[in-house]
Amino acid sequence: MTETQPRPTPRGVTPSDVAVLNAVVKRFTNAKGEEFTAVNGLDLRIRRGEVLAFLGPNGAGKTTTIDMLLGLTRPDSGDVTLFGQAPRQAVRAGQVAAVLQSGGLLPDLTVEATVRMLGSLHPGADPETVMGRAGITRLRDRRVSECSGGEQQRLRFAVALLSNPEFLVLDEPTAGMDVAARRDFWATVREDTQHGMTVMFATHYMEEADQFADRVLMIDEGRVVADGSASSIRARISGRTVSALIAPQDATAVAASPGVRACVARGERYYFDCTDSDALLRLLVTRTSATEIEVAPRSLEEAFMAITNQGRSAQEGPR
Ligand SMILES: Nc1ncnc2c1ncn2[C@@H]1O[C@H](COP(=O)(O)OP(=O)(O)OP(=O)(O)O)[C@@H](O)[C@H]1O
Repeated sequence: MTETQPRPTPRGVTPSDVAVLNAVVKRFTNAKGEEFTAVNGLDLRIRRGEVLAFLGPNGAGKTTTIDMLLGLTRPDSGDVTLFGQAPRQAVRAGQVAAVLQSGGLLPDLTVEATVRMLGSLHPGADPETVMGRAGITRLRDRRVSECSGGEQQRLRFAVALLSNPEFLVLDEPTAGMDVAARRDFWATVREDTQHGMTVMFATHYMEEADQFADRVLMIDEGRVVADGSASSIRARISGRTVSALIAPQDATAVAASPGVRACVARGERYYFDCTDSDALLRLLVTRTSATEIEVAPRSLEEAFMAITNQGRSAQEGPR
């Protein structure tokens, strides 16, 4: 080992690792008393400075994984370390903070009182600055119960910034925010990541993952199904999508032609997933009355649908 290489701790965690999950399993019992596995042998290593998007269909195990990462629940087997120690220790030390989907706020306090009260728990916290960074200064006198869902998310974000954490974990942070609030939110996070903060965020908004993450982790049924940059995951599904305004009977004929793998209708527009977009374009132009034809590379959302179980239903077309 050279001097420049980080020295591994006895558990194989290096100083560049923010979080390490080894073969983590979490089981729950459903209402009928049957046991099922929500997180199924998950391995994950998050390195300093990464912005990791955490994607998966409903019930895939994202929140359960985040809860284990934050020490809110313990795995049935496997282990989790944050900054080389137990998650709760890292949370107590203020090294990690989270914006979770619900809870954590007292409805009768004002926004400012919430930030000041929780700020008093962290030496060096600067309530004014975090309110500014989270865009809630103008809401300072509003009671939490009177804030909208998106405003409450911004307040949770402000609270998470109070400890000046090295690692920020966000569970669907922009749920309920309007377009402008989401844009402002990500601008703030981007600024923080430029100063070296590590961020992991779970989201159902694929464009957020595409735009803001340098790594995308997809899980399904508690297992990792894809891990890499958004572009590398998009590249896993070849071909292009050709779409057009076209009569339903023409769409059915086109969907049955060679090289068309799937066809989905959204309103009047039909989307054809195909291996040869040139051949399909010729067919649409010469044999149908299709208009407003568009050719697009595959999106992260399409990759997500194809890679996760949701692909099965999404690929059903008019055939
Ligand atoms: N405390 C619990 N008791 C029983 N089942 C649970 C519990 N918490 C989660 N589950 C179940 O575990 C599975 C994974 O849930 P989890 O909340 O981690 O999924 P998720 O990926 O965050 O989903 P979503 O995108 O809908 O928020 C789901 O089937 C959920 O119903």
